[in-house]
Amino acid sequence: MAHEPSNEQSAILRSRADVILIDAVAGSGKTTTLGMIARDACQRGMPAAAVTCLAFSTGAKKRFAQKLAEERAAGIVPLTLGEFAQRHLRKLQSVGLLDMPMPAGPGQVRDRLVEAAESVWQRHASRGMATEFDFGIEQSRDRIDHLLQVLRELKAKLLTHGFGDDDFGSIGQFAIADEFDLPVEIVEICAAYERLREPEPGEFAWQTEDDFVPDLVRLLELQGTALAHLWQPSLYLVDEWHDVNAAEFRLVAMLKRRARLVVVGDRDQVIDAARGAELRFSTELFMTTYRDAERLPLHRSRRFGASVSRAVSRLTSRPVESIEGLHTVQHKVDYDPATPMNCAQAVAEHVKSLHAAHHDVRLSDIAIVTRDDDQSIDLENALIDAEIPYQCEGIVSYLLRPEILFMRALLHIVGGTYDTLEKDPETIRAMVTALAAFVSMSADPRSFDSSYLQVTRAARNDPLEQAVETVVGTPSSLQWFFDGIVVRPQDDDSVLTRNWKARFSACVAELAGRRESLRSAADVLLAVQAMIDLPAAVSRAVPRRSEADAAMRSIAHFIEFARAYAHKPLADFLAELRNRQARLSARTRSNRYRAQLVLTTVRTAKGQEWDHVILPYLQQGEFPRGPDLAEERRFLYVAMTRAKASLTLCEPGEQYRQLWSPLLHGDAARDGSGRSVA
Ligand SMILES: Nc1ncnc2c1ncn2[C@@H]1O[C@H](COP(=O)(O)OP(=O)(O)OP(=O)(O)O)[C@@H](O)[C@H]1O
Repeated sequence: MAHEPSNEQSAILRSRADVILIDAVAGSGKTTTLGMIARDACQRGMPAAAVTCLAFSTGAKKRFAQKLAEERAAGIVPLTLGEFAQRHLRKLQSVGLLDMPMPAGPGQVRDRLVEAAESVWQRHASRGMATEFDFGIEQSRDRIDHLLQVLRELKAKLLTHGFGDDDFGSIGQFAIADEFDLPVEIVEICAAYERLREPEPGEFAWQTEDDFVPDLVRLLELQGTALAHLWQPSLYLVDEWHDVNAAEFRLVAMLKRRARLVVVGDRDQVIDAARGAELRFSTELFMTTYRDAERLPLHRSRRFGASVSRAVSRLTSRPVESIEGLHTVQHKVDYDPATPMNCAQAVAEHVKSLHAAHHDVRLSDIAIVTRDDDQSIDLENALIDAEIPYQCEGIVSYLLRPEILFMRALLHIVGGTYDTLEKDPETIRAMVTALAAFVSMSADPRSFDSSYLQVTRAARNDPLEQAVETVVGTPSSLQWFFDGIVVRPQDDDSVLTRNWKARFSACVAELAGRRESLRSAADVLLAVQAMIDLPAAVSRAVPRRSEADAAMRSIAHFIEFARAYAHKPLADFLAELRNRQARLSARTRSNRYRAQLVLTTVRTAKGQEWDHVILPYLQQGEFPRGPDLAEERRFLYVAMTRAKASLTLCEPGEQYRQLWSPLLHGDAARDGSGRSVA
């Protein structure tokens, strides 16, 4: 059903500006407005084929298609930027300006990355360059996948293939490594990969869907005349502009030519750094690229009421309003940050009270939104204790995170107890993989001590599969896997890998020897922490500093959780973990069609809404997490604006004022009393 445009929407529909940036707030009818513009253009005689509607993800594309249908803009099919670029690449192929590259699947890309890592390692070795970096990425699928993610981000953020150019000097690499918070060797591997992929300028040996946009930009930059072959619409409508990255920004600017361009975004929702989104593309860079652009607002939300509007206006220092008749209740939950689990337990109680107070509230109407996924451990435990069914969205349950599985594996080996792994192939697979990733396992099956193997023919060529099958068959062979494979020195180990293996081996041997005196899981974990430099060990498996920090925080929470069982033997703690995991997966299976509360992070919550939203851990060091307060403010804005009927903010009680979040209690967030009114 088409909507009657509001005053703000009417002003946008009346504008005849060549370029319009619609500066919107969350839930203000952004996509609907683009639908209205498309419909009006068609009613004025523009053919549907001359209107190009673009989005940055398949989810956003679907929502755009729905809104176009609702507004009766018939015959217009939105595309993602990637699909749009791919069509143009095909056109360039049809006119002979491009030899279409081979499409490459994840397996081929992984092989090529390993090849690139090998070439960088050889360069380092031949020049006698000292490096602490472990180049043996083929030993860990997790590390390869992590590299792929970094490669994707570099391509999205660097305007061109600059980092793949032959003349890409070491200074450039160091600058990029610094900017992206990465070891320089990773940048070198990505550059080597790109050189393999683009052996001659503009000729690509293979291509994945992440390459469509940057490759098209590259081709248009190399061959200016190619543009003349590409279809030129009369109107571009681009949704969720706050998600645009450097390569996409450049492509839209190149392809615009004489067409009108209308983009709509919410600059306070720029939080998608992983895909390369940056604030400047919605602000100064947009205005300098399109000097005559008109900026029009959509600042009345149709999702939340005035109380949230006021709070987010203070947070973002820009006017946010709500349409008449919307009400969002705000709750405050105080907790004691000095008492373990206190915040999580307060959240669980609040969920129960919401559920009990209104019988029309279903658990699936409630979401707990955390700043990051490592904050879920206590919350999951409190929800399990309170018997509240929940599902994790965009979060891996803490029991199955690699860093936690690594610690759990050490507990089994040191304690010499494996009963709780019986008949649990899923956990064993993840645990064996985590051990291999954290220590570095040889990829050569010949280095295995075959007397222990219990493997099928299918697994014989894959060392990890051999290990998984063997440990699934006999869980106590986890110790064999650790001693005989994971920490066993190999000829091709780097000095660094060899040292780490020796450290892990000595630590586990010593603690196993003290088994009788180390009674609880907390005793063992604290002893591991004292003997192994865990932050350094974690950064080997997870090179990006921010992710390594998150993994370390997970480990710290896990140790804290184990302390609650310090009076019980280690085996009881392992049984408790298994029990929790079983309850979680039984719930997930049986509740697939029943209401479950959603436990998620701000990143995943973006674009979604719930009746009741709970934000835990609003305190210094937790939210904000990083030093960039402007970015943290945007994270909080996205989190708060997901709520419809109620928004609950959980923060330390009055006696812990020094821990209050500066996002809620900074100068911009204060009323006359000095106490936030958020
Ligand atoms: N003029 C209007 N009259 C009545 N309802 C409207 C109008 N414009 C938009 N809406 C409704 O407001 C709601 C939000 O609209 P829409 O989904 O377009 O917002 P959005 O800003 O794209 O949301 P998000 O913040 O999730 O990206 C929808 O239910 C839509 O149908």
